[in-house]
Amino acid sequence: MNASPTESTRPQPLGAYPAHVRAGDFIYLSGTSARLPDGSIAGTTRHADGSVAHDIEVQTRTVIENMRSALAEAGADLSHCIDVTVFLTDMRDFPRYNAVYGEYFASARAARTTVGVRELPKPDMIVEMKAVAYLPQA
Ligand SMILES: O=C(O)C/C=C/C(=O)C(=O)O
Repeated sequence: MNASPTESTRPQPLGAYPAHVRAGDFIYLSGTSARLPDGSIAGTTRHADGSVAHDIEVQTRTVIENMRSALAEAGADLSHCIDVTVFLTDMRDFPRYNAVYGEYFASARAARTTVGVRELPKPDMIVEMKAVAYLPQA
């Protein structure tokens, strides 16, 4: 698996919301995409003929690494996730997204819901996730 982006290299939120919020023993992660710090979206290839290709496996991996980075800022990691919601712009991507997801959440401790959506905040985003983690305060 790739190394997680650090706090300084992780993309900053697009609007007036934090990447994560702690409420008691719970940490809520905002919607997270495959956006990179330079504003581009991982897994996006622009061809000379003007066509654009999106790679669901690369985007899924980048989303989870961005989530992992946000969790680390809150002192948590993916194993603390108890509920993950996944938004796909094309449900035909489900098998390939699901395989990458399984690499990171092999123990399957977190509940998960995957929904199809018409679009996400940027045209090149094809997957976004939000999550709730449980980490009792020390
Ligand atoms: O952080 C991202 O790249 C995903 C963006 C999410 C939003 O802008 C939002 O849900 O409002």
